[in-house]
Amino acid sequence: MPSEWSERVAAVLGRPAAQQPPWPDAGRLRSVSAFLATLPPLVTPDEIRALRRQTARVAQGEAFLLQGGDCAETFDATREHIAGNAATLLRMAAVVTEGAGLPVVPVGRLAGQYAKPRSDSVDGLGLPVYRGDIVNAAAPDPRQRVPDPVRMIEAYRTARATLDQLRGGRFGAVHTSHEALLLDYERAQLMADPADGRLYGGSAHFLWIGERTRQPDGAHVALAELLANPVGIKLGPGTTPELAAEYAERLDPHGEPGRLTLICRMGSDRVCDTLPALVERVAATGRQVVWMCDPMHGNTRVSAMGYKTRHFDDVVEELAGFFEVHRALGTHPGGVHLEFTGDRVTECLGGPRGVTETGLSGRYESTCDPRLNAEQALELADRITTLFP
Ligand SMILES: O=C[C@H](O)[C@H](O)COP(=O)(O)O
Ligand SMILES: C=C(OP(=O)(O)O)C(=O)O
Ligand SMILES: [Mn+2]
Repeated sequence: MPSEWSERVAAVLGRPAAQQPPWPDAGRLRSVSAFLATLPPLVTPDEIRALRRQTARVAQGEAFLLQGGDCAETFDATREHIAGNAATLLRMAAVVTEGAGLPVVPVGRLAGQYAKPRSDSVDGLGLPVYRGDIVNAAAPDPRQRVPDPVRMIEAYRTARATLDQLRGGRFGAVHTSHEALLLDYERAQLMADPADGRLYGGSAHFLWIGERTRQPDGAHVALAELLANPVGIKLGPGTTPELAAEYAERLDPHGEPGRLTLICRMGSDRVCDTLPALVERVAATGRQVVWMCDPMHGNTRVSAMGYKTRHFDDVVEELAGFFEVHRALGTHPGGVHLEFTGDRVTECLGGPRGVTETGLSGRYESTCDPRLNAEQALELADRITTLFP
């Protein structure tokens, strides 16, 4: 990377960064990071620019962005699991295209969604919390919960294998995305493109900043400012209109339609109260952002048996509120961000077969948040089509 970029990257990564693992061995981290930086980026600037052209169309109201997949991808994901998730995404996209009469841009939470931000640093057993396979193991064993930077190399290889599978199959157009959480991993894959002189995140086509790492003076927002990828930022119910406008101005400084996606995850009971002021304030900046609804993360609760879950009806209700707000304001409901899998899991309540509280234990496999199963996801795609004006 040209030294001008290296200096700017070093400066932003010197800022405070939330949710980074307490790596126990600095020497091991240095050698892993040096090795990772020798590996070729996973995606190319041409692919990223192709997606940017599509997100521009979404921001202009001509297309719909459908983003989703596992909450946490794992290193032991099978070929069938990856194919099932990609196929579910594309089937949902087909349903929405057909029903809403709008082209759909599918983007997978795939080939990199290995790092998780957590509410607490210890889990219910008193162990260091699981932070995603890229950091430590989910198994409840104190030794396996120690963060190990070598896992970043395994993450890279797993992402590479996942991409090879997607590119080799009939999923050629599935663009990839993940939360740009683990800065040591993201930094190693940055690439400057001599063709346009811009800096790209090479770990995925689309990167987003999570609700827990969007501190305005923090490293995550500052890194995203440097990138030419389409970027997203999650906005929870505590977001003020002024802060949303600040994100729009900083992350889309040149007013490029579709450069920024605002991924709102308010909760079904708050979306109608909180979203309108954000949409109006961001519109007043003159920016053409993609407004996206994540109806999952504001609707998480714990079942009587202790399972983290979400009810299908709450997901539908938040989506309905999101569409209603945009209808009332005359703005484009640009997309939906979901956690789902093609597997027949029982992690979310309700849906076509009415998963019950007692049914959750049947096949609860997520290592982090509850996902819609394929049936629930396709039913949701159908419901989405009814929400378009
Ligand atoms: O997807 C992410 C989860 O919502 C996030 O990791 C927080 O989960 P936790 O409250 O179980 O830590
Ligand atoms: C952690 C996530 O979301 P949020 O940052 O919105 O909580 C996620 O998308 O898995
Ligand atoms: Mn999640």
